[in-house]
Amino acid sequence: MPALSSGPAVAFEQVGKHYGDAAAIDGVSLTIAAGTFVALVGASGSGKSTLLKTVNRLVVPDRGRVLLDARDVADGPAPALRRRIGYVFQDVGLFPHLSVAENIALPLRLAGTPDAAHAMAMLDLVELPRAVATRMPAELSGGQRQRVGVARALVTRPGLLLMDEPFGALDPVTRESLAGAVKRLHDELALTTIMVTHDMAEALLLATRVIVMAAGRVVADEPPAALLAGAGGTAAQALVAVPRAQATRLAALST
Ligand SMILES: Nc1ncnc2c1ncn2[C@@H]1O[C@H](COP(=O)(O)OP(=O)(O)OP(=O)(O)O)[C@@H](O)[C@H]1O
Repeated sequence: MPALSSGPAVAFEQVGKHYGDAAAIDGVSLTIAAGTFVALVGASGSGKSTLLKTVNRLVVPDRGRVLLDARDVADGPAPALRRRIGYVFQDVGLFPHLSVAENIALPLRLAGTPDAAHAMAMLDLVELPRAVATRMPAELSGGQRQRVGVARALVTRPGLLLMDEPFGALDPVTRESLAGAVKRLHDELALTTIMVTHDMAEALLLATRVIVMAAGRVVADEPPAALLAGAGGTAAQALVAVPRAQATRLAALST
């Protein structure tokens, strides 16, 4: 399928967010070029999800701003912004009383531009058989539900895809297959993609740029090859050490 969209550049300018006295995000500045696949990694509570949600305005920063192609996300109505942004999260949030086809078509209906044929074509894009269109979400496996979530996120042809632990609840084989599908979609649709993950191996394998957060700040920002070569400092290397140690142990088992 030809590229439907071309993702925007994303810029965070001194973005901060406090909850009470605690800084969830503490002055983050980043520029992400159009078409980049970024992984956001870091310990639990380091601010990854909060930072991601400032992009689609699920979180409003108390200082700084977020720009898509130099336009402040705070300008204009949130629904219009969100139509330009696909959002996939761990518990994908399909409506249980709507069929697969109705779930995928919903964002188009809400936008006042229903297009059932396009919604059906999204099933092909995420490699689901069209026969699942009439099923209810409860009649799908977790991996299939997550694919429907990706289809729904992309049905309005957004240029930007935000993913928050999208494969977190899946078994490793399904996880690997869905991650491959998302990477392919990122390339084919020329998306800009920002993915929050706990899994450094996944970040290294999928992303072209890995951003490491700690205590609300960016502490490393490197391509995977540089991280594997030892760049990024202590926090980043502690995360890289985990898959590396696993690979070493597995290699030792086969000798
Ligand atoms: N709505 C909220 N109200 C109060 N505190 C919050 C809220 N959302 C996040 N926080 C706090 O902000 C900090 C950052 O949270 P965030 O969810 O962004 O971290 P994370 O890195 O995504 O964590 P995890 O990997 O566990 O999902 C944490 O200390 C969290 O408790």
